[in-house]
Amino acid sequence: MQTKIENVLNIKHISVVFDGFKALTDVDIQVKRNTIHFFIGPNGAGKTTLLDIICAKTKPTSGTVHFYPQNGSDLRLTGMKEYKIVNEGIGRKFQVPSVFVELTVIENMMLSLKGHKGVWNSIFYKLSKEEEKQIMTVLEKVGLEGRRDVPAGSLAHGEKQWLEIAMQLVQKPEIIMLDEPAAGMGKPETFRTGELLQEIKKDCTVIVVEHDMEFVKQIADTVTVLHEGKVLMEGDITDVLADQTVQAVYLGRGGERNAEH
Ligand SMILES: Nc1ncnc2c1ncn2[C@@H]1O[C@H](COP(=O)(O)OP(=O)(O)OP(=O)(O)O)[C@@H](O)[C@H]1O
Repeated sequence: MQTKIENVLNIKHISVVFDGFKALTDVDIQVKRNTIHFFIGPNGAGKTTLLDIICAKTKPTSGTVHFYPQNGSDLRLTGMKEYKIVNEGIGRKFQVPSVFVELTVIENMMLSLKGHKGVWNSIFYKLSKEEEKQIMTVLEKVGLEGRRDVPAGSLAHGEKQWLEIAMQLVQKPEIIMLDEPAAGMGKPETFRTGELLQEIKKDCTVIVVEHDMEFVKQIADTVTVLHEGKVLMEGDITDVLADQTVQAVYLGRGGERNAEH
């Protein structure tokens, strides 16, 4: 029971084989509630495949993933439909931006809040005071409250990423998964994103796939290093940076962008 309270996600013996190619082999990872947990590793290590397994975009060849929401239940995600997993409180932001550029910031937020109703219903739908407050609270959190009526297409790259994070948050997830949120950002924006995720983890668990080691160093609680589909090591960032094998297969090969050796 203790395990369930501490852990929000239990990834057990996950293997994925694509046409004979082993993308993941016997992966065991436990993610603790209200932490920022990174999956790092060289290209092709299996990081994105692991996110795909959690949200059921990909079915594992073997193994299970269990989610322990705050209400105390034990949900087996493996075999569940993707939309059901989203409804249960697991959101994901993909690397490719998915905001509607012609719509304003607040319209994008409305769409996310009302998602299943479709674009036009959402746009013409009149927000209740409560819903508007909910959206504005999240926009304030990501620093976009002053940009609510500008088209999302006119936002700077970093602001677009923050809007996408906000679009996840407005659905009140218990876990959000982010695929390279700092990609293409300069140092100040990356740092600001780190501060934002630290704020977010107070209410939600954050899982991040990232190559930018400065960003990982800034905010990681736990780091899992994947290599050729297997967990190479797991620990805090200091242990990971000091590990000889991690140095040899990843950090020392320049697989990341900003690591200091
Ligand atoms: N649908 C698929 N069919 C066949 N092979 C796949 C499929 N999806 C991923 N792979 C392969 O599985 C391996 C792991 O890919 P994955 O995208 O998970 O790696 P990654 O660690 O996220 O890499 P990157 O840092 O480049 O994004 C790669 O060799 C990839 O080519």
